Amino acid sequence: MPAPARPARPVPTGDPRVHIQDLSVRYAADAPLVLDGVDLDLYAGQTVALLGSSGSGKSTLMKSLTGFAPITSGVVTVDGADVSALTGRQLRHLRSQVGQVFQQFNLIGRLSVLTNVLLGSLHHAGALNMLGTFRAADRRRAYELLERVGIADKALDEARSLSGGQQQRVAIARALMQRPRCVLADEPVASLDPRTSHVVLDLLQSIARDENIPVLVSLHVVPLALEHSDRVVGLRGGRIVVEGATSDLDAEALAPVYATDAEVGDDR
Ligand SMILES: Nc1ncnc2c1ncn2[C@@H]1O[C@H](COP(=O)(O)OP(=O)(O)OP(=O)(O)O)[C@@H](O)[C@H]1O
Repeated sequence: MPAPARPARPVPTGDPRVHIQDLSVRYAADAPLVLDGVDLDLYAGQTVALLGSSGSGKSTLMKSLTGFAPITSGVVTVDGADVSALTGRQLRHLRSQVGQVFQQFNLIGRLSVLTNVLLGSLHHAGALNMLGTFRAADRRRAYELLERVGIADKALDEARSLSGGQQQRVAIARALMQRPRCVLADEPVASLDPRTSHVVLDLLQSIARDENIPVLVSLHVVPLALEHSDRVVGLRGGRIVVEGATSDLDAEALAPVYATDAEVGDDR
């Protein structure tokens, strides 16, 4: 039976939260371009799935939003701030505004789930009170976020005692603790089983809507991208080769993302 048609989400209007224009990145002067003329806008409330073979530049694109990739040319702005112009405190401020979720969750296993979430508040000045403990308001918010991601009952458990899917939900709560202006999720379900992958991606998409922030999520599984995003961007060899509303795309339309050089006649 065919999957029920998804209702088309309205095309966002207004300024994008993240604006990428003609972005090129190379890691060394004599190295090839890893990103080559990438244009991409991310809008509040939207989940954008980033697809591409290994080495196509997905992580580099995400790193360029937080100043961790060497921008060779082009413009990247996050919330109006020009990333390549930022240094020191301004760059740390930008990083505090971008929530990040990783494949390996990056929790501190021996600390409680609640403390791991509270660590997200350390991105902001004044997170600790004079006794060096977290402020009561932040503790309340951390509990609320654990409720939001469905694991408040695990708040006092050691993070390492949780399953992979539960740990990823803690990582998402930790990212939200930053009150981020956008969320980057770099292969967040690569270590999870298929059912848990759906749960985590559903959560990310609902967070984009409810918190009204853009979520950029890189994935290796096309059906997951088609089911859990509003837009899909396909990178191949550092260039965007497919882009569109998810409701307009299918696996066939995304085939160029995974074509070999010989198939597309690319002799770079
Ligand atoms: N710090 C770095 N220094 C030099 N080259 C790098 C660095 N980071 C990435 N690269 C190179 O840039 C290219 C793109 O890597 P990137 O990690 O962005 O790809 P990806 O699409 O995220 O891959 P994967 O799906 O395997 O994670 C690769 O050729 C990689 O070797």
